[in-house]
Amino acid sequence: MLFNQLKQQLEYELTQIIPNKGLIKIEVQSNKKAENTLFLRWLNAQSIFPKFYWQNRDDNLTLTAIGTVKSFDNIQQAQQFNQQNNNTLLGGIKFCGQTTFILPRLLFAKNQKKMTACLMVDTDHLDTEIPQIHDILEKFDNASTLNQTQYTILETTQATDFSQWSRNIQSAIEKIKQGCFNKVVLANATNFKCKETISAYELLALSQQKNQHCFHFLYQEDRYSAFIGSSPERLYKREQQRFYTEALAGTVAVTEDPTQTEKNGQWLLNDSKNTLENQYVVDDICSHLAPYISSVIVSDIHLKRLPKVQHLRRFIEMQLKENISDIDCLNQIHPTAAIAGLPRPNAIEFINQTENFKRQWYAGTLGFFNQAQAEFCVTLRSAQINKNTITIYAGAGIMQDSDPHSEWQEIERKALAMAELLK
Ligand SMILES: C=C(O[C@H]1C=CC=C(C(=O)O)[C@@H]1O)C(=O)O
Ligand SMILES: [Mg+2]
Repeated sequence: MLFNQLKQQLEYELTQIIPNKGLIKIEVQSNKKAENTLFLRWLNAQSIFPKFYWQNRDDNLTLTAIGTVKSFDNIQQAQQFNQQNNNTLLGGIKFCGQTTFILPRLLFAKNQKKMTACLMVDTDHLDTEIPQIHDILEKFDNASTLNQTQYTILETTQATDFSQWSRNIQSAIEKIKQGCFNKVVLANATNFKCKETISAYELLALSQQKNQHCFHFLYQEDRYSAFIGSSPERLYKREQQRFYTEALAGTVAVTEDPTQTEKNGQWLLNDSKNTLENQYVVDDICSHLAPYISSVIVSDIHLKRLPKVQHLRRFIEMQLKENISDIDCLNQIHPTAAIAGLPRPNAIEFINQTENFKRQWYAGTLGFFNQAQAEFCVTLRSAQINKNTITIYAGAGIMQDSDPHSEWQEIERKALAMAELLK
């Protein structure tokens, strides 16, 4: 079995360690094929925190990690460390800007060709390191089965009900008319209390099957809570100085009836409110990155179809100037007008004054970076799990001509990506 083979290789490498060489990376490889669910099953069986899972939308990279050797609560420090060591750092930024990056103790990186296991060891402190590494190796070939629990929902509560939502939309429209901003993204949080303890791993494995061509992510800091989601939106991907981002905004339903879905899509492509809602995201991204790039290409507008909704999307490809790093990219691009609004500061101020819940990791970003590459998704279609409760988040871009009913339907449909997994 895959994990057994890697374990043996790691155990051998550990016998070769020379003490007092600082932080070292032990890297072993396998070209055995592994399904993504195997990593979720593996992660579920581990007992070291934090646990991190991240799979990109093109499904050519899956990162699975446990433990931390170093953690950074600002991007500057993370970037500085990276310049000296060139390791892959995992993590991201909450909507509000709070940053967490980690150098994991153990990282599996699977791409189309191979799978790599990276174990970090501080050889200056082997007396404390070795017992911790043994704890990991002990459970290294464990992987649990993931069931499909039928959850019994005992109670459903929403942070914002429809009448409050309507008032919020009205006041957003007022502000737009007064010229405070052009667009603001407002969200809701729906909490389900279940009879059973909710398994983040089960739900995410199911979501991988149902919500295809999405980023799938899980971040678990302790035993009882986890943040999971399946997002269609890339914040950006960087390959050296080539930078790929996108404007994903503007939404209509995908229904059971393919003809209706097709009609909805055509309507969306031509609807002035939705195309402008999307254009504002392009404007926001391009203006924030303008000082950092030497060229930009914006693609035609097209549809990104998901099981419950379809969106308008424009790809944006840029060339970053020579010395521009992920600090600059993250600081400039997050939070885009697809999750905050335009202009950004005014929209954020309105969100903070208006929403009656904390977004936390919702509408943040999660991903990885190293010297050569980076990729981050926007943490939409996501949920925070705590024992037997799950809070599902969804938002919508509010424009001058927004209608509270259709924006409500839009967020309810977006929430289905996660909510349907409970059934
Ligand atoms: C804010 C969300 O979606 C964004 C991404 C795509 C379409 C959106 C929209 O049409 O409003 C939002 O900007 C969410 O899913 O919570
Ligand atoms: Mg919308």
